[in-house]
Order: sequence, then structure tokens, then C-alpha cells
Amino acid sequence: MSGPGVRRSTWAALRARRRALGRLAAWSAVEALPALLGGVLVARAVDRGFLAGEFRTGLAWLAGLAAAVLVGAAATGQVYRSLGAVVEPFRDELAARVVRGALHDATRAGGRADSATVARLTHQVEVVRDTFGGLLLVVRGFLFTAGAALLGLLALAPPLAGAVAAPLVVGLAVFGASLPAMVAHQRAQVTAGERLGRSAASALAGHRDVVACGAQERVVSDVDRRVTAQADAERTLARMAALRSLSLGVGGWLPVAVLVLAAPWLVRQGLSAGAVLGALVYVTTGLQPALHAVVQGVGGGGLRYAVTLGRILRTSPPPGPALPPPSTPPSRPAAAPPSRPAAVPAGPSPAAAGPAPWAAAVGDPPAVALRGLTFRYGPHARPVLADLTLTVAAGDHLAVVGPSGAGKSTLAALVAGLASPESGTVHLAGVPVDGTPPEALARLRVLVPQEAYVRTGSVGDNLRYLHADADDATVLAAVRTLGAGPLVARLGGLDAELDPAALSAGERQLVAAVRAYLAPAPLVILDEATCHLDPTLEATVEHAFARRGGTLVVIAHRISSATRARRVLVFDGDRPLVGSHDDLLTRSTTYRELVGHWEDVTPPDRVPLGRP
Ligand SMILES: Nc1ncnc2c1ncn2[C@@H]1O[C@H](COP(=O)(O)OP(=O)(O)OP(=O)(O)O)[C@@H](O)[C@H]1O
Repeated sequence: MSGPGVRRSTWAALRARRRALGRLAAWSAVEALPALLGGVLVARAVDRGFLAGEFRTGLAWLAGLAAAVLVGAAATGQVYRSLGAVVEPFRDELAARVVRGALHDATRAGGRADSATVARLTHQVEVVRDTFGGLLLVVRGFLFTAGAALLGLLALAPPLAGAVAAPLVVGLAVFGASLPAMVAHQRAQVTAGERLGRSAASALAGHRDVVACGAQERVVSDVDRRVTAQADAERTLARMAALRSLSLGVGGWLPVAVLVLAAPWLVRQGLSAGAVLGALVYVTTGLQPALHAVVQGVGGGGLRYAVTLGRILRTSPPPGPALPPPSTPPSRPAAAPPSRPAAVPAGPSPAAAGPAPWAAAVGDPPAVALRGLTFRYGPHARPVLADLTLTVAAGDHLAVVGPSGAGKSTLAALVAGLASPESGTVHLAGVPVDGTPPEALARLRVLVPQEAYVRTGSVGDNLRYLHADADDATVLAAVRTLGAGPLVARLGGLDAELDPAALSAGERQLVAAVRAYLAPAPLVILDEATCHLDPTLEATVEHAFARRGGTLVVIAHRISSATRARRVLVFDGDRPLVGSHDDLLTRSTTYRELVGHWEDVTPPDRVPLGRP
């Protein structure tokens, strides 16, 4: 019902469990006993019992039917047991395949363990297990129940068996013919859903970055396109469901209509009233429910089975050696291979990568001036910042540190103009943030939050988002300066298409850092924007921003960020303190504690900066 891989895999799973399948078939045959005998027993009960005035005889025939139902019910329990013996080993095989694939990716050179992918795949394995079990159940149920009902009908009234079987076959043919299209639409619907999920999740995770970049319209239109595509796919699938109703109508209801309409004629031909009733029992309690179950089961769970198994087979390698030979070349599991040889060309040294069109001059207004700033998240909440006054001179490099929840990110948001204070003012380069339109604010500051937003599109599009006119040489110089050369080369260069889901959190941060570096804004605010980078790359990025010119405010994630800064602001209780690293070590208990804690985690980096 889908690609050859799915068919092959399904047949292999069935062939490997022939004995369990044999048991399943045997119990299914017993389970179908009421379907086989129901019509005949009802016909006998009516003709020889109730219509003949023999009430007890009628009841005796019905008791026979009750016994058949009891035997069938007992067999149902065994059916489920046999089903488990077919389905569970198949599930185990798939789970082993998924885990083997993840190990393969994690252990080859340059690979990394991707637990999210394993979690998604193992969830898919459970979907396949459930739908495979459901599919087996309804298909064998249909074969045995419909077969038994037709046999019973043949024994009861041979001409009627043909009249009932013909529409049944037509209904099945309609359903079978529509299956390939249904599979294709189901696949399209799943893909559209996944794309929408990825797009919405990355927009949500990076919403601060989106707002800081002023990219709301673009992101909304991106997500909107995905929503429309998903809705279209759902509508098409719903239209396809109408075909299911058609096949059910033809195969399940037409035989009932035929029987009811032909009843007077059948009776005139000598068929007893009991036989007509028995035939109706075969159709309404045997054929019709079996057809309904198989059409709904195959059209619903069966399609999910085909599509989900297809995905697992594509994303996990076939069984083979558990680990690759040591000579396997380095590669990354989640990223697409470069579309062309994509080395970032060597260029001028990092220091020459276009710094400081806004080098600070004496008399410049302060880069940041906060006066009496008070902010709280709700009218009755404790203020996060109370009456804060702070000046950051143009060209300064300030690190902001403090315990978790102290208000560092809130301060960053207020400075960037993403939040409005309850009282007090924020000026950037002498311009009041309050009332300044977003485009004008974007020319004054750039904020890089922890969760970076990367959109689908080319690598270059992403890097140029805040400076659309930057030529390739400028962009590549920035890439080199921030240590992003290997990443851009691996992605395939500036023109390569970028799949945001294939980037790690650190790689997204690196893209956002280059984008901010290129932004034509003199003030850069890094709000734990490098927390997913390793300490060396983090140092490279911070050094690059420090040499870029303009003013740098870093919400520090490690002690090294504080020791690199010229001044440090520490949230010490309710009273923020500003000073140099050495100064604060003597003045602030909180700072000493933070430094002690950080030094336990990573050694300080005291590489001097090349600032003017
Ligand atoms: N949107 C919000 N609504 C309500 N309270 C919030 C909101 N954002 C932050 N807070 C609260 O404001 C306080 C300051 O939060 P903030 O994120 O600025 O701290 P932080 O110093 O940056 O913390 P961390 O180092 O953990 O990121 C915390 O108590 C936090 O719970």
C-alpha cells in the first residue's frame, strides 16, 4: 500500500512469524463461528420454531447461536495473544534499528548523539506497532468474518450469495483504487504538519530574537504559509474520506437494499421468511461491520502505518555492522552535505574585518543612560528593577552578572526597548527609547538573546538579515572573525539553503552572532547569547564584538565574560553595583560567590582585549 520498502518490510515481518500467523488464523476461524452460523441458526429458529408455533424449538436454535457467540468470544482472547506474538517482535526489530542508527551517528567521527531524534523515532516505532497490530486485526477480521458470512449465505440461499457478493466486491474495488492517492495525501498531510511544527517551534523559541530583529512580519508570513499548507492538506484528506463512505455505501448498504427490495420476490420463489431474515443477519452483523472495520482501519491506521514505517526506514539505516570502521570520514548527522565545495575563502585578518565605523569620541552622549528605572511584570508583583540609574559610556564594554532571576534579561529587554519601564527613562546615544519607532531603534542597538531564531532560506539571507546591503566579502570577513568559517563551509557557503532544524543550539547562536556583528548598530547587547558555544568559541565571539567598535553589553554566562569586560554590573541583592572585576571582588559578596562558583566550573579567561 506504499513504497516497496514498506511492502518488503511488512512481508518480511509476516514471513518471519509464520507459526504465530498460523495460530492467529486458526483462532480467527474459531472467532468467526457466530458469523458463519448466525444466519442459518436464526433462519431455523424462525422457520422451525417461532413461525411453526414451536416456541421451545425456536429458543433452542437461538441457544445454539448463543453458544457460538461464547466460543467466538473465547477465541477473541486467543486472537489478541497470537497477534502480540506477530507484532511485538516486529516492534523490537524496528526499535533496534532506530537505536543502532542513532549509535552509528553518535559514534562516527564528528557525529553527535541526538536524543531528540531518537525520541521522535522511538515514538514513531510505537505508532507503527499500534497501527500494524490494528491493520492485522481488521484485515484478518474482514477475511474471516466476511468469508464466513458469505459461506453461511451460500449454504442458506445460494442465489443470494452472488447478489450480496457483487456490490461487496465493487465497494472493495473503489476503496482499493483510491488507496494509493490516500497514502500520498496522508504523507503530504504528515509532512505539512511537521513543517508547521518546526516553523512554529523555532519562531516561538526565538521570539525574543524575532522581536529584537524586527522580523515579526516575515516570521508571521513564514508560519502563515505553513498553516495554509497544513490546512490544504487536511482538506484534501477530508475529501478523500468521502471515497471511503462511497465504498462503504456500495459494499455494505447496497446488499441490504437488494435484500429488502427483493424480499417479496424471493418469498414468491419459495424462500422462507426465516431464510430472508437469516440472509439479513449475515449482511448486517457479518459483512457490513467487517467491511466498515477494514475500510476505516486501512484508510486510517493503515495509512499512518505506511507513512510512519516509510519514515523510519528512510531515517534509520538497514541492519548491518553496528559500528562503522574507524576510517569513516567526519560528517554531521543532521546537516545536509554541502552542495558545492564550500571553503570560506581566506581573507583579511580578523582584526581587519571591518570594525568601528562608530568609534567613540569625546563628548559623545552615553551609549546607554538609565534614569530611575523601575520595572515589574505585574501590578502587584515585586519590582525586578527598582529606581536603577546607570550610565554606559560610548565604547564601553560592560558585563552584567547576578544570580538567576536577578533581572539581567529584564534589564537587557528594557535597554533594547523590548519592554517599557513602569517609571524612569532609557536613552540610547541620547535618544529616548520610549516613542522611538522600531526601525530607528534597530539603527541604535542590536540584542542577541539566548534562543536565536534562524529561518529557512539561504545562509547568506540569514546572516544579512540586519544588513541587507552587506556584500559577500563583508559577510565572509564577519564569518571568519567570529569563528563561524567551519560552520558556513559545512553548510555549503552563503548561497546554500539552510535547514534551521538541522542546526544545533550553538550553531544557531553563531549565525545570530554574525548577523548581529553585521548590524549597523553601535550598541550590541548579548543576553547569554553564547551560552551554547564552547568556551573557546565564546571567547572568539566576545573578542570580535569587543573589537568591533561601539559599545558592548554582555549578560554573562561564564566568569570569563566578566573578566574580559572593562566594567561589571553585579546584581547584589536589591542594590546593583558597578566596578571592575578586581574592585568587585573586594566590594561585593555576591560577586565573590558567583566568581567562586564559576571558577569551580570553568577556569577564568583573562586574555586581554584589543580595545582602544
Ligand atoms: N514574562 C515574565 N512574567 C513574569 N515574571 C517574569 C517574566 N520574565 C521574568 N520574570 C521574573 O522576573 C525576574 C527576573 O527575571 P530575568 O529573566 O530578568 O532574570 P535573569 O537574571 O536574567 O535570570 P537568568 O539568569 O535565570 O536568566 C525573575 O523572578 C523571573 O521569574
